Amino acid sequence: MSSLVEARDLVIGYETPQGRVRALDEARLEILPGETLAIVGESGSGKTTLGMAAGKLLPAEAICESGRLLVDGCAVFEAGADELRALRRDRLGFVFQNPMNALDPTMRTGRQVARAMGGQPGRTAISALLARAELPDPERVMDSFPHELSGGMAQRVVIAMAIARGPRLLIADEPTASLDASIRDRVMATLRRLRDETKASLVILSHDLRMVARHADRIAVMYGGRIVETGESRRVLAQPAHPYTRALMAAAAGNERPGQRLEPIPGSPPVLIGRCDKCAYEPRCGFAQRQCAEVRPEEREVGGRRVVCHFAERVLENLPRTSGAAP
Ligand SMILES: Nc1ncnc2c1ncn2[C@@H]1O[C@H](COP(=O)(O)OP(=O)(O)OP(=O)(O)O)[C@@H](O)[C@H]1O
Repeated sequence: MSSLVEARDLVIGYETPQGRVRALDEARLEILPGETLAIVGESGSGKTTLGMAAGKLLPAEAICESGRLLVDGCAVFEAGADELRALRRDRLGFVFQNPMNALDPTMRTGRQVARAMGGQPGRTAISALLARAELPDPERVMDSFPHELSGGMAQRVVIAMAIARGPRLLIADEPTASLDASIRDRVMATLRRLRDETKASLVILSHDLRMVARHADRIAVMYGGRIVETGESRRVLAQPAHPYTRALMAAAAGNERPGQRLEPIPGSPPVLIGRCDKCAYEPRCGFAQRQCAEVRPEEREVGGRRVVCHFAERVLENLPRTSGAAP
């Protein structure tokens, strides 16, 4: 099946007074039509940069240094303004962490939804769209201002706006992080149902490994601006092949047994100023050997998934480091 999205060795940096921070370090990823893919990683791993790059919705200080990003046939960083506008309007839908930031507080929601739909939709069409996002009493919601809605209802309005034009790709950046825990699963279930209905691909950017495990077909684990492990969720989570995926799982709330404490990942993620010439995870890795500090690992196929680790076979077999360990 040909991919809907293809990132090929994508390098994106941000100009800062300290130098150019490398947010994506030759990131490679494919997203298939109709799949739900979760991109997970700690804060700073590059998830948002990759997600927003799909619509070239990056801040002015962002620079695409090299590589290519193809979204539904559009080369995002080479496209002209009209092509980009059409891509964002007709083929992409975004759902952000905080729905209140996505909605205009001064405008009734019905008018905002109408704008997202385009043309001049009548009340019946607006109400029907809100009902598809499982909003109870859509007529009342249409006439409300955003501050009159609960967080969960506001997020459903944002979801309705995101699917208004039948996008090919829905990108949801921590879509449930700002919501009450009791409704997170229901909002995720709505997103998935709409993905099924619209046949769009759904990309969930998240720190929450447990949440994505329940909802994603495939998982892509990011570290230091690279996708370090990608494969079927069930396979990756049952037996990770990258030490970072293992550490993320150990740190995921809910994986602990009664009486057992969660293990935070020791150390902190890198802030890269140039290309990383070694394994970016090496300083924090319990499997690291000398090679990891000297040679940049390339992506390869191990145990039915793609992984960026010199010692993925050992990780799969759970063999810790040997005498050749990095000092
Ligand atoms: N506008 C910016 N200016 C400078 N550096 C930035 C900017 N945005 C992101 N970065 C840096 O780029 C790297 C990747 O950030 P990004 O936000 O893509 O990661 P993330 O995984 O989405 O993190 P989070 O979960 O916190 O959003 C980080 O080192 C971050 O500090």
